[in-house]
Amino acid sequence: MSLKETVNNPYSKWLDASGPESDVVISSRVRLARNLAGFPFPHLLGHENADKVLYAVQSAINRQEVKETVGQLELYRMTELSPTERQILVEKHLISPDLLEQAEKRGVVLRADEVISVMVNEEDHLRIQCLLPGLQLKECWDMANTVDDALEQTLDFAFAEETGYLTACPTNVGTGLRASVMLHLPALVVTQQINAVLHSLSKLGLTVRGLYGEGTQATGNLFQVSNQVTLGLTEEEIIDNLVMVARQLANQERAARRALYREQQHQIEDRVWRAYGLLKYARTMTSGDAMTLLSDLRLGVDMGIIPGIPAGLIMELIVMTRPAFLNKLKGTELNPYQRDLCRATLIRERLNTISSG
Ligand SMILES: Nc1ncnc2c1ncn2[C@@H]1O[C@H](COP(=O)(O)OP(=O)(O)OP(=O)(O)O)[C@@H](O)[C@H]1O
Repeated sequence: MSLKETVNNPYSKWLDASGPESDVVISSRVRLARNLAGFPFPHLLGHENADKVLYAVQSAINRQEVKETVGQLELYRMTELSPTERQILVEKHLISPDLLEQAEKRGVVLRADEVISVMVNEEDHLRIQCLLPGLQLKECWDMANTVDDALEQTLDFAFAEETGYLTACPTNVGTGLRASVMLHLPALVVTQQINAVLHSLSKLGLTVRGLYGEGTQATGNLFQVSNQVTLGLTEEEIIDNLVMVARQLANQERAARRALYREQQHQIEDRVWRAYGLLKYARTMTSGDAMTLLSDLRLGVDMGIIPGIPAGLIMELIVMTRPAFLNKLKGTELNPYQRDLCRATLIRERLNTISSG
């Protein structure tokens, strides 16, 4: 997939609703923060040095050895992309919203399947990211580690014997690793257990964020859980801890779904079928309503209440109904009302191509 395909296609490997525990665990991500020795951290980096970092990354990914171990990687400077294309990369979770600022100093490396991406000159010089569907943190770690090793053959990463990898923010020092899982927890929300569950995670050194990471709210009952501590634990320990917690959260969510079905079968059936009806027939739809209804529909599909709808399609609809995707689809900057019309039409058309119920 070229960049053109990436920004035109709402499909991303991590959204295909496959992988272990995918009825609750939407996706797994591992990112490694790395910096080049001899350069100031990005927030102190002038234009000339920012360019040097981009060139260094470009020549590292051009090496034959990197192509052989990691695959073909392409570097795009943010200035090569239109504002809509940049926003689409955020909507596909390939870059963070922060990378949109100071575009002239920044870039992104992508592998065609979108499983691997590297943000250049965001908070750190490199943020190597691997994103897979379902609970596949170990696989993400292995892949991110391979990319890290391949790049380290030519890039001199800042490293201190006592602390480990040096990072712009002290909270990332050591391994520079953040592992995260995106969880769909509608039954824990409906049964009002969610606050207690999330509160207990902070005691385990984990942090909970919204759909687009740091500083964003949870919508559509999607919660991103990641490690807070990067120092004093090995990478494997961080991954193992989070895998264990993710499995436990998935079991709690499933228990809440079973209890809901046992105790409020008609209410829950009514809720998910109503969501399906609105998604299939409504003429306008805000993004907030779309997230809520698509979350309910996904719950109905995962609980086996609504047959015949691929879970991957629901995830694709979540991405393709975001503002930048709609603008891209229509080839113009839509106002909020036009977007609501366009969103409803798109969802209706996609759901009416499949039959259910
Ligand atoms: N498990 C996941 N599945 C899909 N997308 C994810 C997942 N975890 C993180 N992301 C996405 O990655 C981007 C960055 O997230 P976040 O800000 O939490 O991480 P970070 O940049 O590594 O953290 P920090 O800057 O605090 O060290 C966001 O767009 C977020 O939605």
